[in-house]
Amino acid sequence: MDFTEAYVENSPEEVTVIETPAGKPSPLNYKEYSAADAQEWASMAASNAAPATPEADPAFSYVALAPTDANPADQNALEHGWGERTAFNYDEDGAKESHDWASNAARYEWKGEYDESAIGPRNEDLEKMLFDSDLIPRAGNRVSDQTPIAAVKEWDDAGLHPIMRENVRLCLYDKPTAIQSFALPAVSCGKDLIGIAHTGSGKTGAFLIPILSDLMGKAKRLAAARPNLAEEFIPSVHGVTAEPLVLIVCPTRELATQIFDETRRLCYRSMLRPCVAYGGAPVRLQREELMKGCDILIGSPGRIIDFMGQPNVLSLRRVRYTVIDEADELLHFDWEEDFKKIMSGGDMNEDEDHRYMMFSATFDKECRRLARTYMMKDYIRVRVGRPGSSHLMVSQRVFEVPDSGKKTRLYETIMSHMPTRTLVFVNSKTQVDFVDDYLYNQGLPCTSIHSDRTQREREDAIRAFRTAECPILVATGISARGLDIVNVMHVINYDLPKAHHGGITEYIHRIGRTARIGNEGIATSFYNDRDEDIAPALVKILLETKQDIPECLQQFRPEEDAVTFDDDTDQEDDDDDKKNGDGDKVAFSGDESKTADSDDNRQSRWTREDTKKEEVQPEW
Ligand SMILES: Nc1ncnc2c1ncn2[C@@H]1O[C@H](COP(=O)(O)OP(=O)(O)OP(=O)(O)O)[C@@H](O)[C@H]1O
Repeated sequence: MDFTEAYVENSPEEVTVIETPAGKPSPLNYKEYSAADAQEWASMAASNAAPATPEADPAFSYVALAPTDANPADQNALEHGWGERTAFNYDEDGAKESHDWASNAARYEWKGEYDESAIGPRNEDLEKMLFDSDLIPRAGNRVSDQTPIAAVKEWDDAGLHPIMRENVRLCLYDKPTAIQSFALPAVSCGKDLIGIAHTGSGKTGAFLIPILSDLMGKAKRLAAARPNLAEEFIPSVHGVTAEPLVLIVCPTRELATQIFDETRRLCYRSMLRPCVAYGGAPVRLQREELMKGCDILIGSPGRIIDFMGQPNVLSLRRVRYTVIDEADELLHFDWEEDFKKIMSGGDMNEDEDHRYMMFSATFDKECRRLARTYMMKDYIRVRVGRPGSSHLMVSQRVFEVPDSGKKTRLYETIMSHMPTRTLVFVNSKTQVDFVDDYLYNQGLPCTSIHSDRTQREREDAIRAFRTAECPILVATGISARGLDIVNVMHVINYDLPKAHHGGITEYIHRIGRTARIGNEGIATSFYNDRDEDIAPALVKILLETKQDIPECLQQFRPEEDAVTFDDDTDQEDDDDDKKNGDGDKVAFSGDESKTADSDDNRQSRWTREDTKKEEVQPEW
């Protein structure tokens, strides 16, 4: 098919012509549409207007030169600017030999002959691969409005190791975000930490940057001996037991590989060697990477536990930092056993020099209570905004749609927006397949992901969505947490999460896939009376963020719109501390940070002695 030019009409006076190479619109084109029109979409969404159709609203009209041999559905999709569909043959494609597993991605390899006191030499090819891609999310222009911060305001004031300072620059991170500005000094003062901040606010950097920076000067002294990878590596001859200094645990495979990617960037030109361990991908390849030496291990619980149980593969005796990302999810009883095994199992370092950190955007009271049982008594809690609040940059709109009308409404909703990365959430795996098939048959370039897919299919789906080969991804809640993909402008809750299955917490994480790091985005939800269980909580979130309440939700409005949240205060936690006679605080302040303090409930970690530590004042 030949598809050479597309035209976007922004207004009757202004017509932007976007050149597209023969084939489908490139990711760059998608980016151009979204950046220019996000604001208009947002204000349209804020008014809770019914989705505009191209005919009804000239601001959204979009014309593309469509191929003549397309079937009517394809023709329609192409005319609206969506690229061609890509068929995935699960049998054939799944049987292909070669596959770029995320765990084998290139990372900076320190060579024995490098001067240990210096920064490793540049590797321009790797640098290009790690830092120079349109597919890396970049901060939107609203980021500074959203993050008025105290604490460490500039990277130059953060006391970063020169390699880390340079890597932060290469990542194009101009300034620390709010959570980073507080986490940096918190980590340096050597305490355990709970960090709570909105989705897409840079929590990964908030733990990676200070931890890796701290280790960069000490890698030689702290890290285990490892083979010189400048020479031939034969696993059975040169392989070593992996003895990471940092262990990062997260609930999903996709999140593990994503954190691994950010770690590869931030470890560039340093001695620190990251590895990732996650289920579904070949054990042998991951084990061989570990045998080359591993300073930072990122993984999902199952595979980490597997490796812990294998002889001479993984030892946790050197671990200095354990980070639990999406901690409230991993503290949930579904994960309890795995979580305990990791936290207390094997030969885990239980000395005083081992810091524990937990991060999430949502942290209800029960989770906070549980989290404290793993923390030292003088841990620090940094909170940016209310735990579980949704991001103000997401324009949320809710439409009443009966189950029988959802399919058609989904198609109309997608077609009424300019082509951009769109994430559609449904509640079951069979529904994912059904909605994916339906959209595909409507000529739309979509793909899908759920937990019954093989890991290869899951990685392919995420890759196709990330590169915008398939800019529409249909998913279950498995993709609700952590996924950080450039320019996801629209999240559609085809099904709202059920109160007993993720509930409003999952809603917050789902809509947080858009409007990340100072960008804007839209969340559209289909509601009907089967969703009444989540309605009161949903209304509170809409009121809190000053969104319109549609007719179907009016009955759930609290009296005088008074919005209170069970877990929006740390007062009770502080009261517990007082009862226990504790309460040393390290207070942080910042416009968005209502409280951030250190407290404890006098409980020790699983197998650690709880020893009184000296209060260390942060240096800033
Ligand atoms: N200081 C910074 N300046 C600009 N961009 C940043 C900065 N720190 C992180 N980012 C980018 O912001 C994006 C979101 O970060 P991250 O995924 O860590 O968010 P998060 O708070 O963990 O979100 P979630 O709660 O959804 O997991 C990433 O693409 C990351 O590269």
